[in-house]
Amino acid sequence: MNTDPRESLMEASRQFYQLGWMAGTAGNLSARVEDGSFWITASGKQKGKLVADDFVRVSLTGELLETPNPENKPSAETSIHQAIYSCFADARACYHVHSVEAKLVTNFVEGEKLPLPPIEMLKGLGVWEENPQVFMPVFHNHLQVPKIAQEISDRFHRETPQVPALLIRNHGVTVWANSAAEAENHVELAEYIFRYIVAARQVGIKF
Ligand SMILES: CSC[C@@H](O)[C@@H](O)C(=O)COP(=O)(O)O
Ligand SMILES: [Zn+2]
Repeated sequence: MNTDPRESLMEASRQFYQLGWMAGTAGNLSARVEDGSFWITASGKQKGKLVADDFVRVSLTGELLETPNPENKPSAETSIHQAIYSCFADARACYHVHSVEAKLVTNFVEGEKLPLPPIEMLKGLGVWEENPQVFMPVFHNHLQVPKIAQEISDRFHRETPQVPALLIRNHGVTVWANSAAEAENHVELAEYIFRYIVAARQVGIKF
């Protein structure tokens, strides 16, 4: 495991910013280190130009352990990263981005899950079935972020999600993986699937 994952996080953030998925200060990225704590983007930093000082290291219980800049505050959505790492012991990185398509697709369903198209790209999210019936969990975008985190934790303890990704309504996607490289891959795959869903709806394809 990488001892200091900030270089990978900065690189991913630049890439996501360029793709329009982390416009302005939107989104947050984290990755764990050996002791179980994690580096996460500090709140309110411009995601197109992160530097190593724009992070903080927090414990799994949310305690601030290290900050290169005393003015840094942990991401406002740190509790969601804590929930993911607590639910999935193997998760080493957790990435959250705000694309237009991730917000749009949450308006296509009223319930707690979004049906995904049975496309080849699902294999990249760990689904190896023919004509799979797969759903991505959708959560309400409570103003109080810890409430979203609690609902994520409660639901995932009851039911393991089929894919390592979740949507927050009209907000964005959060993915997790056992490495920073794989988390980057998961974001790209999830976003591809959202673009497919929007395009399929435009041409009247149902799945
Ligand atoms: C553009 S504001 C978006 C924030 O409210 C939040 O959803 C977000 O993703 C970034 O918050 P941050 O505290 O910088 O990690
Ligand atoms: Zn967000």
